[in-house]
Amino acid sequence: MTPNPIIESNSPEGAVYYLFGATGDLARRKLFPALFSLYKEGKLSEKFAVVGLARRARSNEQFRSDLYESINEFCRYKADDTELWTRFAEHFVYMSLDINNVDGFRELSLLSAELDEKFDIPGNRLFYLALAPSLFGPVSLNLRDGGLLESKGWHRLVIEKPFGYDLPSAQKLNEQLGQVFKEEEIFRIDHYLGKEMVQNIQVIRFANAFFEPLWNNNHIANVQITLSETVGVEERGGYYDKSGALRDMGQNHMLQMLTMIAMEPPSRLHGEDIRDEKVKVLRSLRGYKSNEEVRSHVVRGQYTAGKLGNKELSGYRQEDSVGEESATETYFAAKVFVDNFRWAGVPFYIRTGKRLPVKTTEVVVEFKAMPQNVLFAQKHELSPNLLVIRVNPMEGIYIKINAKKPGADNDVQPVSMEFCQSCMIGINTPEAYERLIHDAARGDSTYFTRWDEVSHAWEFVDRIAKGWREDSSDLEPYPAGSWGPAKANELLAEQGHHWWPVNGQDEDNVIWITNKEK
Ligand SMILES: NC(=O)C1=CN([C@@H]2O[C@H](COP(=O)(O)OP(=O)(O)OC[C@H]3O[C@@H](n4cnc5c(N)ncnc54)[C@H](OP(=O)(O)O)[C@@H]3O)[C@@H](O)[C@H]2O)C=CC1
Ligand SMILES: O=C1O[C@H](COP(=O)(O)O)[C@@H](O)[C@H](O)[C@H]1O
Repeated sequence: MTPNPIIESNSPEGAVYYLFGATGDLARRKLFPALFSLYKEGKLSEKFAVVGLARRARSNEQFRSDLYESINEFCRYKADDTELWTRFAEHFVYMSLDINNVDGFRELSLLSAELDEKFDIPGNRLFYLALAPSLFGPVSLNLRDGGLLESKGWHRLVIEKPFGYDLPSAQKLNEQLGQVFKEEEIFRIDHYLGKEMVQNIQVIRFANAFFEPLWNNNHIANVQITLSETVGVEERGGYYDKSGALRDMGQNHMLQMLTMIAMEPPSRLHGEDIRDEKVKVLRSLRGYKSNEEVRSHVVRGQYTAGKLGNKELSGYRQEDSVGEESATETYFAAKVFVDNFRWAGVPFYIRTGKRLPVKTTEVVVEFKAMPQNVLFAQKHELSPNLLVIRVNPMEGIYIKINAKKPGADNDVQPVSMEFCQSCMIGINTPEAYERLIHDAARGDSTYFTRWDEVSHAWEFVDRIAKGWREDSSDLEPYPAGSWGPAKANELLAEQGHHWWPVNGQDEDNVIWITNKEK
């Protein structure tokens, strides 16, 4: 084996990576490319092997050819260096395995011993479950019964979302996993936590003297978190129709982002301390007490036929594997309160949806107005200061401030000061999955969700789901390509707020109710 010349000193210890679901969509679009980027950047030692696992038959050569195609289609690096590619591909093998068949796991155990020997791996095992959630429990039991946990190194389980469907099912799953793995061995993926700009929230907050002193209800009027997507449900209608936007994006990515914005500074930047602080935020979320409260704080919608650019789009109920009468929400917006000293009275507005006009993830922090508009009171209403954190697809931050309009007589105009990370030449931001796989392999669980975070998030979401289950008459249709139900604007208008435009969009393209209109 030729060594990789640029192995980093913080590369993880050697391990066998077991990729369950190796013929699936996630492996192809995200996991193979992430492994290649890590290898190319010297973040994997040569002491590793990847076993691709799924039911269908594949030779090692076919598997490596799938790998090659996936990298060239989805990776931020291409496999154009033949020597590097050959070296990388040597580490990959495929085994056909039905996860319900424990004998297959025994065979896998024997294969693992051979791989340990071949790649000088000290018995470390990382099991990545890119599988349907119903298979998470059975896999972990068979890993134990098939002898996979008997090797002398560490054993870690990386588990994809969704972690349960509600709190009781998540508890059950957690108990199943707990029969085999300790909490510190379980790495629950929330890929938003692997995004560069989500991680940057902590740096922006805790490394800048001019944000943290203002980061509270004395100075912040509201916070808006938008995760908008242009895609519909694509081929995932079967899964999505049972899940909906609240469970698919709300319970995990949105609440996780909210915790990053709202958490107290941890005493040390240590994984457990950060997660402790995030849990405190989740515990402080004000639960909706009645169906009426759900209704007045949460808006849900479902896309109908519409147009995005020049493209005619069908409605959600016409998508593959979606019921004609489906009442599943493809959009939701909510007004959320964090009942603690720092955030008392500050609304966090969160929204997500499919078939919206742009793909973007953004956080807008709107600051309160000046106590008095001394200079310009007669002529202008001052625009509030904003801090905008752009997570995706543009990455960066900008601050909106008021400044004098050049040449004009005491005229004020809002201007922005911008740091655009994704515009900088030479920055090739790592994909979320690269960071997360690397962290799991190093045993760093900071950006994975701990059980108590997951369970508190379900508690909050289950209350909304209950309200919806008991009365579905508030499901609002919205045309594909629009910003969702107009009712979502009312959530903010009640307090004199409005959604700020995202992704640098023209204000004209955005449906909102401004203070003046109100
Ligand atoms: N795709 C995505 O963008 C995202 C996916 N996820 C999550 O990742 C997980 C995987 O999703 P995705 O890749 O899209 O799913 P796919 O349906 O594309 O892939 C499922 C994989 O599981 C394998 N599989 C199914 N049944 C068995 C079985 N009995 N034994 C062994 N292997 C089996 C399939 O292979 P075979 O048929 O050959 O057995 C296939 O490789 C899910 O939990 C999903 O929620 C999370 C975020 C995003
Ligand atoms: O987890 C999920 O996330 C994607 C959106 O992820 P992004 O990184 O592209 O913003 C979403 O499309 C999918 O429905 C959901 O399961």
